[in-house]
Parts: sequence; structure tokens; C-alpha cells
Amino acid sequence: MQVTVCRTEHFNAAHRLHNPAWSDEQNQEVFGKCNNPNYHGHNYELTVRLTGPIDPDTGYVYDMKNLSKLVKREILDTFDHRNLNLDTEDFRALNPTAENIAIVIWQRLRPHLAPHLALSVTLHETDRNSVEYHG
Ligand SMILES: Nc1nc2c(c(=O)[nH]1)N=C([C@H](O)[C@H](O)COP(=O)(O)OP(=O)(O)OP(=O)(O)O)CN2
Ligand SMILES: [Zn+2]
Repeated sequence: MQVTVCRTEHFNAAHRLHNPAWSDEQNQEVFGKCNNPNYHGHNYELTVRLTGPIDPDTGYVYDMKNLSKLVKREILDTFDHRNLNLDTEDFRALNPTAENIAIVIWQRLRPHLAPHLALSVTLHETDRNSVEYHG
């Protein structure tokens, strides 16, 4: 029997959507206000889901306290209250769209989880915009 456990966390970060291979005009046309040279911020809401069998000894798929600690260590400590473009190595050469942020989060978490657990992440960038990545 497979069960999914979920943990939701929040982080605040600034970013700028920009393609350095394009002209300023093209960047403005495609990314609009998200291309603001002085950056802008979002209150990101992140949900991490782990799917797997229930351990008969604990009754847990995965201890959510430990999941919280993992997300804090691997994601929040790096991204919270940072400028994603300037302060993080992850987005030095990668446009910090919601899609790319979700993939980076998944890649940061995956090595720390047992292979039998399926991992997916949902990232809300605004109340109305969200992306999902399942690996
Ligand atoms: N596929 C993607 N499209 C867009 C992304 C993205 O990461 N992936 N990002 C943006 C902007 O950065 C931002 O998320 C959009 O902000 P905004 O237009 O203010 O969105 P809201 O939901 O708050 O406002 P609405 O007016 O309801 O759209 C754009 N696109
Ligand atoms: Zn944005």
C-alpha cells in the first residue's frame, strides 16, 4: 500500500527573469514586469510530497519532522530572503522561473531520500500561479 505524506513550507525570495542572449527589448517583450532590472519578490509556497509504503514499526512513510528539517537545511537556508539570481549558485546561469526553481528544489532533495520514496514538489509563486515537478 502506497501513501503520500506532504509538507508545506514558505520562503521569500527576489528574482529577475532574463535571457542574456536576448536584447533588452526582447526580454521586456517576453518577461514583461518580471524582467525588471532591479528585481522583484515573491512569497513562495513549497509543498514536498513523498510516496511510499508505511513502515510497520513506526506507522510512518517518512517522519514529517525529519522532512521539515531536510527542507529547511537544503532549501530554506539557501533560498529564503535571498536574491535567487545574485545570491545562489543554482541560478547564476539558469533563469529562475517557477519551473526551474521547482526542478532545482527536487534535485537538491532527491539525494537525501531513500530510492523507494517517490518525490514530487509543488511550488506556488503567486496565489494563482503554481508548477509541479515529479522528476
Ligand atoms: N511559465 C511561467 N510563466 C510565468 C512565470 C514562470 O515562472 N513560469 N513567472 C511569471 C512572473 O515571475 C510572476 O510569477 C507573475 O507574476 P504576476 O503576473 O504578478 O502573477 P499573479 O498571479 O500575481 O497576477 P495575475 O494578474 O493574476 O496574473 C510570469 N509568467
Ligand atoms: Zn517573479
